[in-house]
Amino acid sequence: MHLPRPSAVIGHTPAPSMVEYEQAQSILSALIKTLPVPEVEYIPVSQADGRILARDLYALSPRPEADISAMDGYAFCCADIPDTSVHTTAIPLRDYVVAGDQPEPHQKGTAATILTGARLPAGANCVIARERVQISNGMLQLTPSDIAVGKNIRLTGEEFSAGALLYAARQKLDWRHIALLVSQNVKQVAVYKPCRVGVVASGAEFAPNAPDCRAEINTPILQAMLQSRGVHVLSRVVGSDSQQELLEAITELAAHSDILITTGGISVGQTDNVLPVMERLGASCVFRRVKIRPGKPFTLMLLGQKPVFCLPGNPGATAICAQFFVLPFLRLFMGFKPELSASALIGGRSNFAFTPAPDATCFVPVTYAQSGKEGVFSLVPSQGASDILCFSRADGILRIPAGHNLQVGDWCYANPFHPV
Ligand SMILES: Nc1nc2c(c(=O)[nH]1)N[C@H]1C(S)=C(S)[C@@H](COP(=O)(O)OP(=O)(O)OC[C@H]3O[C@@H](n4cnc5c(N)ncnc54)[C@H](O)[C@@H]3O)O[C@H]1N2
Ligand code: MOO
Repeated sequence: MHLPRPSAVIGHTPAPSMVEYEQAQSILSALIKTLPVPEVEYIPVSQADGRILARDLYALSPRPEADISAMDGYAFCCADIPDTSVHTTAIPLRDYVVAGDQPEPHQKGTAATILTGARLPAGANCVIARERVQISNGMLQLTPSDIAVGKNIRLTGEEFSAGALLYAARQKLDWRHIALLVSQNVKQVAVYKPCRVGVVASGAEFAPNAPDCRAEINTPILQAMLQSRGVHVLSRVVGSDSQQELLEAITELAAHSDILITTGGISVGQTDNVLPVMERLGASCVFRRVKIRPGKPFTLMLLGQKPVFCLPGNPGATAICAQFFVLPFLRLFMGFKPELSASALIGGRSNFAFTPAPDATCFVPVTYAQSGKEGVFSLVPSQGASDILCFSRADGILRIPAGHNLQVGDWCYANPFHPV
């Protein structure tokens, strides 16, 4: 059996209160289209790594900018050599050209010493490498095999011409694109403003003076995941079970965020305050819980137009929901090409069997190793949604759709923690 290659979007259907994994993804994809386009800002090219280009970029000048020597050697004009059938022709060396010079035009019947990267004297059309020829008494000794129009010359615009499309808007910029921008003497580049995400964790166990004080793990998890992707994160930890304090924290962050994430307090306990607080704020529920394990209580709300991802408090559930829902959503919201997310999946054969719950898509941490020509996934043991050790032992997460019994040897795809 082969697990289907994950596809992010299925047809949109009205949101029931509890949705399947695929429905949740479909609803999120549709939601992105209703959100305002991110604002654009101009930043120095030196700071553009990791940012998303907001405009198509066209070449301002050709590359190379002129005919350039590809070798340290001697430049001459083939037509100056009287008869290529004779054994050797000697022509005098006259000029000396280095990169950065604006050379005099070629003078008929002479050669110029030229260095790699130097502009060719106008009229010269051949460069012979220094080690292939002899110089005697200031004369360059050329044999017929040395003479060929265009030899060792990088022609103007042979890489690209002025006006060529270098790359299109929504390209994520890295050193490759920065090289091109700099080659064009571009100093400022139009990129989308980073997305601002507000993260609120809550629970009386996070008060420093709580009788049974616990470490608050989820905002650091989310901060690390989001900040490494160029998102601006603003976070608050409400160390109480007070609805009023939670309401104030959410209200404050909502004023400075494009997207909100709450973590904890979204299940059905007496102190699970997120839903009542969001309702008091006038938010509407897009879906209430998803048929996934872990992460079932994950609820999506809208505060005005602002998406609010209400993630379950168990750290494992928060991490999975962030990886499979929040990050893909943010990637698209920030302007990334959708294909890139899909291509980051790794394929391999499972060396374990797994029977998911009949009605829930399951997420299991796995290691990935090469065996012969194929990758092999092995299960990383985990006790449940509050586990965190399993993530540091795993290379990625396998998504097993509800009803797919995974057998040893099945081909499947995982979301890697580190893109391969
Ligand atoms: N009667 C039911 N109980 C539970 C259900 C259910 O359907 N019926 N669902 C379970 C599932 S599934 C999950 S997941 C949890 C999620 O509950 P909450 O989102 O309300 O989370 P809390 O109750 O606030 O906390 C649960 C657990 O996680 C710890 N936690 C919470 N936030 C953080 C944080 N920021 N850093 C570290 N740890 C955190 C918290 O201390 C609790 O131990 O509900 C099940 N219950
Ligand atoms: O999200 Mo829960 O049990 O799946 O922790």
